[in-house]
Amino acid sequence: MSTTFFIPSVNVIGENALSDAVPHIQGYGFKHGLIVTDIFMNKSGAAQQVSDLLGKVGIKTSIYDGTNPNPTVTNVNDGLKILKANNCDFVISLGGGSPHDCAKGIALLATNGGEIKDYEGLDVPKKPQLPLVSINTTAGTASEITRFCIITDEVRHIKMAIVTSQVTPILSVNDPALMAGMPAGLTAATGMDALTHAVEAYVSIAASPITDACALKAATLISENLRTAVKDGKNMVARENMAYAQLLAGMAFNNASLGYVHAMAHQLGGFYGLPHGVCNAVLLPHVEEYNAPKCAGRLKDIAAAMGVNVDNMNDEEGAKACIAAIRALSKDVNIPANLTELKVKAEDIPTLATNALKDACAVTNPRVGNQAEVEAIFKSAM
Ligand SMILES: NC(=O)c1ccc[n+]([C@@H]2O[C@H](COP(=O)([O-])OP(=O)(O)OC[C@H]3O[C@@H](n4cnc5c(N)ncnc54)[C@H](O)[C@@H]3O)[C@@H](O)[C@H]2O)c1
Ligand SMILES: CCCCCCO
Ligand SMILES: [Fe+2]
Ligand SMILES: [Zn+2]
Repeated sequence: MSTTFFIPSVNVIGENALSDAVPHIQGYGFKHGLIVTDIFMNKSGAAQQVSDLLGKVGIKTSIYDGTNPNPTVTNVNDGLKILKANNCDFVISLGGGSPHDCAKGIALLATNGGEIKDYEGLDVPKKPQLPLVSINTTAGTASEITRFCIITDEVRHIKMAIVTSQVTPILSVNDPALMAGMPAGLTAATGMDALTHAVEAYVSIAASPITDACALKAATLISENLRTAVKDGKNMVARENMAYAQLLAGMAFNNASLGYVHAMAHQLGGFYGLPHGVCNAVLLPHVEEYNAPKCAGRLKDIAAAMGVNVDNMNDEEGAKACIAAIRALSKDVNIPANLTELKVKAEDIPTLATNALKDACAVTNPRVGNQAEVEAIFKSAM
């Protein structure tokens, strides 16, 4: 059976990436872009910086800065109104995963019409979205390169996964200068999200030699650079390596998908509005302990990529060493220790587990669980 490898055709990464991306954007010939961002990125002046750079090459811009963390159906509808009122011919997302996903929803409705919930699931939209340029500022969800769009239905309190190559941006920008201002907690949470992407993609039943290469390199770069990026946000070598790491992890999961960590984390995000990366980080060791009987050798490879000497270990020992390395990194970057600290309520676990088993990410988990087993994993993380 063949595999397909999805990524944007142009991806500008590293020092000066933002200014180096402008000629690419100019080359598309767009006239008026909608910048989709959030209030912090607008108030920090980043949105104006992008607007000025594009203005200098004759591209007009309008701004929608109402994106919530865990973007909602309302965010998408509000942004679409501004896009239509200004007759925009392309979209620019500026921020972390939330503005990227909100922008994908807006760009998708601009060409396909209807409501965003019409597109929940796999490969539903018939037409490509309005062209999207994604400028990334966290490291990271890698939403700036993926074919996934996660929108919270604030009425049903669930996160909808819209999975289609029609939402893949045409160009992604990862400039570490835009990430240097991330506070330590955000650096840690987004960095652990990226590690989760690498681990889940590597143990996924849909892994390929291409996604494996991306996942292992991502795990190495994260274990070598995340502690430094958290401790010293102005260390631009660490910031640049984390930008590459999260992108590599994104390339891996964009094509091998994910597993129970994300399926379960999405429920915590939809139910409690908890930050995505923190939910993943707390759940990751518990899910991999559950998965280990099915993928011990794969977890041993991750341990080696994270710098553990596994030469004299068998697969089970290697898997244990991998989980220990993940726990140590999580602790070193001050991720909360458990779900109780995140105020998750034990009485909600049955509903969370039922919905997690329905999440698109659950399909590629290496071990197939049932309601009781997923409830037990949630309980072990409390
Ligand atoms: N589509 C995908 O492939 C995909 C993958 C993983 C996660 N996600 C989604 O991404 C969202 C989480 O995104 P995120 O973790 O990047 O955070 P985010 O986009 O929700 O941002 C969190 C906070 O950090 C701030 N921020 C962003 N960049 C900053 C910077 N450089 N300096 C200072 N503050 C900054 C934002 O303003 C916001 O207040 C979730 O909704 C999750 O579901 C999507
Ligand atoms: C089905 C894959 C969804 C990926 C979103 C990661 O938060
Ligand atoms: Fe996710
Ligand atoms: Zn994620």
